[in-house]
Order: sequence, then C-alpha cells, then structure tokens
Amino acid sequence: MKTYRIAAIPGDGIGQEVVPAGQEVLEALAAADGGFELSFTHFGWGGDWYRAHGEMMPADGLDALRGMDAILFGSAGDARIPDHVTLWGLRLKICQGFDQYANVRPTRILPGIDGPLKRCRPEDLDWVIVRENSEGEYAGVGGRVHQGHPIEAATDVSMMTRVGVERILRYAFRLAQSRPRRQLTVVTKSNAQRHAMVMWDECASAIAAEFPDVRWDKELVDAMTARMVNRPASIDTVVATNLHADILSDLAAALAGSLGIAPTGNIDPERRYPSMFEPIHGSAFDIMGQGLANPVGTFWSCVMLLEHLGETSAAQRLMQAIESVTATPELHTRDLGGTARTADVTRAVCRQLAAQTR
Ligand SMILES: NC(=O)C1=CN([C@@H]2O[C@H](COP(=O)(O)OP(=O)(O)OC[C@H]3O[C@@H](n4cnc5c(N)ncnc54)[C@H](O)[C@@H]3O)[C@@H](O)[C@H]2O)C=CC1
Ligand SMILES: CC(=O)C(=O)O
Ligand SMILES: [K+]
Ligand SMILES: [Mn+2]
Repeated sequence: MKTYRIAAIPGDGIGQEVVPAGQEVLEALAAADGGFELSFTHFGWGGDWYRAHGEMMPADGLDALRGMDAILFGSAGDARIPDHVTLWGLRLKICQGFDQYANVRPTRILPGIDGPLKRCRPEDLDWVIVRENSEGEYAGVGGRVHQGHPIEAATDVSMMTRVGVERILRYAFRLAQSRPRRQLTVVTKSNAQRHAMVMWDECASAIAAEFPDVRWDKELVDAMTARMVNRPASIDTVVATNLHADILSDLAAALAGSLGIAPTGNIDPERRYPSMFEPIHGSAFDIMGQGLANPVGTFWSCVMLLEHLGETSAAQRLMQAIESVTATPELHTRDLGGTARTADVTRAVCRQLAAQTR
C-alpha cells in the first residue's frame, strides 16, 4: 500500500490548533479509505523554536522536508517577534527554498454559510485566485539605511522577471482551461506602475495566444475589488501579483463567509520539491489558545493536498464531509456566528468520514 510522508508544521498561534485538527481528519480519512497510508512527521518550528534557538527553523531545515510528499502548514507569526522575522524565517523560507511559485486559492460559498453580500447567491461566487508566490513585491529585495536618523531611507523593490511572470501566467491559463467556464482575469496595476506591470500585460497577451479556448480579460487591481463585490458572477479564475493576490484573496474569503474557511496550496508545479498546504489565515492572536479557531480552511487545504497527491476520490470524500458539516449551523464556529469549537467541527468531520464508508 502506498504510504505518503507528510510534514506537519503547525507554526504559531492557531496554527497549533488547526494543524493537529487537519492531521486528525486526514488520519480518519486514510483509515476509512483503506487505499493509502499517511506517515506524519512533526516539526516544532516557529516562535517557540526561535526563542530556544534564535531562528524560526534550522538553517538546514529544508533538507528534512525535501523527501516529503507534501507539507501541511499552520501559520508563522508570534505576538512577541516582529512579523517580518517570523514570516521570512519560516513560511517564506520554505516557499522560496522550494520554489513553490504558484499559490492557489479557491473560494466558494460552502453550503450553510451565510455570506455578507446580499445580492450574491452561492452559485455566483466560485473563484480560484492564482497568486505569484516567488517574486514581485515579496521578492525580499531592498534595504534600509541610516536607521533612526532623519535621513533614513528604505526600499522594498518589487522585482518581476519574465520567467517568473510567464510561468505563473501559463499556470493560471492552464488552470482556467481545466475549469468549466474556461475564463481568466489578469489583474495588474499597469496604469500607475509603468514598467513591470506593463511587462505582465504584454506577457499575458502573448501567453493567451497559447490558450485560444480560454476567454480572458484584464482588470486593474483597484477596480477588481469593486468587481468582486458588485459582479462576483463575472469572475472565475484570477491571476495577480504576490501582493495584489494576497489582498484580493483575503477579500474573497471574507465575501465567502470567513477568513477561517479559505485554503491554499503553495505549489511547485514541476514537482521538483514538496508542495505546502495551509489555510490562508495567520496566527489569529485574538483567538489563539481558546479552541475557537475555525479548522475548515485547514481541512479544505487537506483536500488540495490529497488532490496534489493524486488521491482524487479521497479528496472528494473529504470535501463532501466538510460541506455536510458547514451545512449544519450547530457546527459553525464563532467567526461564522456559531458557538461550535474547533474540536466539535473536527469530530463531526471525522464522524462523517467514517459514516461515508458504511
Ligand atoms: N501564512 C502565514 O503564515 C500567515 C501569517 N500571518 C501572520 O499571522 C499574524 C496575525 O496576522 P493577522 O493579520 O492578524 O491575520 P490573521 O489571519 O491571523 O487574523 C485576522 C482575523 O481573522 C480571524 N481569523 C483568522 N483565522 C481564523 C480562523 N481559522 N477562525 C476564526 N477566525 C479566524 C482572526 O481572529 C483575526 O480577527 C501575523 O504575525 C502575520 O504576519 C498572517 C497571514 C498568513
Ligand atoms: C503571509 C500572508 O499573508 C499570506 O501568506 O497570505
Ligand atoms: K497560514
Ligand atoms: Mn495573506
């Protein structure tokens, strides 16, 4: 029987609550399925590791992950350590180290969820946002001089390479092509940013020619926020820069009901390295340690993990179990207006998985 090696990296904050929940659900699924086994390795990296060792993960930590089939991640972010230290020391170290250049963020209004848009029916909002995940505004290029002096200067240089832009556009066109509506919106800001964003637009036109069966359009990022709210049904697949898609995807999650529901995959499409799956949210300092975190974003990320491994039917079964649980208002956590706790939702999904096979 096939055994998949999964690295579990809960990280910080509610990551330490939702990743164990995700592992529990995946183990229940593997037990119910019987067709594959999962072998988890736990990595206690993050803020506590930083306090003990002076770094978020070991310098050679990527070597320990290299042989894994996939990574299940929680969050990097500790209230007592600067956010840029935690993010760069853990999540971005893995994303960049493994060149996981495609960040894929599906959004739907799941059954039973009451979205905040009064004119948006569930069938109107079914999007996948593809975020460039290796360069752009988060390339890490820049510097800071004369700190604390009046002449202090600082830059974060957005770096776009043709290779980086073309590969993410091609990935997004291919993904759009695989979806029923075969429709892609390319988001930029090529009116105000007149160099790299213009290159994006030019690359998009060129790559579109490779996908004659995909309908595509362009939208400036500011207008895109309004379109997401006012005309959600006009959107299907979206591709945008690292920063733009980071912001648009939190908006998308909120429009679909909660940040706690939304999943993501940090994908290496060429499969040179393990890909990493995580909820899109962060450490949620305001609710951490209280058992209030919604684990659905992590469970949905587990669905993406299974799809990536090629376990399509197991992925479908898990998604069905998640949807039957979201359809039950008593099983909504506080972010959805309910009173259920992380453990209640986890138990319900596990029960549902066990019931499916009977
Ligand atoms: N991928 C990662 O590792 C990410 C890390 N972060 C880090 O997390 C820390 C906190 O960041 P914030 O900007 O506050 O974003 P956040 O996503 O942690 O929280 C924003 C709001 O959403 C709520 N929320 C998030 N996930 C939830 C869930 N599963 N269930 C219920 N409510 C949920 C929180 O309670 C909070 O009110 C920072 O250190 C940040 O850098 C933030 C986003 C992603
Ligand atoms: C860091 C962050 O906000 C994200 O990965 O979405
Ligand atoms: K996360
Ligand atoms: Mn984000």
